Amino acid sequence: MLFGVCVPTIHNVKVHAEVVKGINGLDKFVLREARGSSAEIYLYGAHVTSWKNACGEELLLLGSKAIFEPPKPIRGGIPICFPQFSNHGPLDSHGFARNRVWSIDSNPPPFPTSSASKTFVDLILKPSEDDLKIWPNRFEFRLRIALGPGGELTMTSRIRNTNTDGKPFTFTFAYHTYYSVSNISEVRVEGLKTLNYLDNLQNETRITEQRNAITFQSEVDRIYLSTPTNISVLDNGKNRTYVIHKDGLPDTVLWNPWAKAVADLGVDDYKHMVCVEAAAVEKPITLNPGEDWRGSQEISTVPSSPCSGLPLPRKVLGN
Ligand SMILES: O=P(O)(O)OC[C@H]1O[C@H](O)[C@H](O)[C@@H](O)[C@@H]1O
Repeated sequence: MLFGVCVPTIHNVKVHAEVVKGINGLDKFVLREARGSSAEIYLYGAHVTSWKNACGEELLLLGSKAIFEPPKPIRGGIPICFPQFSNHGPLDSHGFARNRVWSIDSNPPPFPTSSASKTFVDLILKPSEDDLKIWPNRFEFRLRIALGPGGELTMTSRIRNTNTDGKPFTFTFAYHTYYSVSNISEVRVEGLKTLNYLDNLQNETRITEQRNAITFQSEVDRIYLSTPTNISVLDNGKNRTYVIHKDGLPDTVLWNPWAKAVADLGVDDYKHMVCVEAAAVEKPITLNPGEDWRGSQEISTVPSSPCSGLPLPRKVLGN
């Protein structure tokens, strides 16, 4: 019986990447992979607001009250935290990359490794004169967002110090990914046992994790340090596992605000989200002029359970 079995269908072998108008007329990119997975990326913030599997199921949580009104950051999806994670510095929370309009990078330097994905977008952020007043460093931040044949979403950041005054700069960083989950009480995060973490709810007290898997019964806000390259987020309610593979990003932030009021989250949103953030926080990155840094995350799902079973109608895909 095929009911409930997700059988991705190749609707169209063409690669899809198009710019369309999103909410409030903001430009967004839509990436579509031939088997049906898709992603949406706003140029505002280089913000991934949607990532769907081949069955059209949304894998990210967007705040139910999210607003798309610059200069406010978009709540949910995948905000980019740069050049400052959270309040680890003098800037507003998470720095300014998430509330700047990025540009399409029409001539990115070649990637050292060959990517299987042909469905991607290259974006770039450079500081404005106003940005230089609050963070006096010139940089080029290149971001490639790619959708692979298995629906995996890869984000690769390449940041270069382009200061002409000979000065190094230092930054912290995170891919602040809001995963959509059936219910937070059904979620286990694996891969963090025996690691130290800084507990933001206890003034960044350093604690050693004892549990095999992290579960959630109340607010959690922690920075796990020197974490492995692979972290798993198991959602027993959906029989879905998110697999996070990261590179150049030693730390992993776990956040669920529980019932605490958070801007642009609905009162029940916390039940359906968990933030697991590939990050560089404890040891800030320092770049000398001309130096590059690279940090990436690839996120995918293990289809441990069938999804809808029916190929998506073309009108939903827009093909
Ligand atoms: O409200 P935001 O600035 O988007 O930050 C949302 C959250 O981001 C991270 O996960 C931090 O660890 C949290 O302390 C913070 O509350």
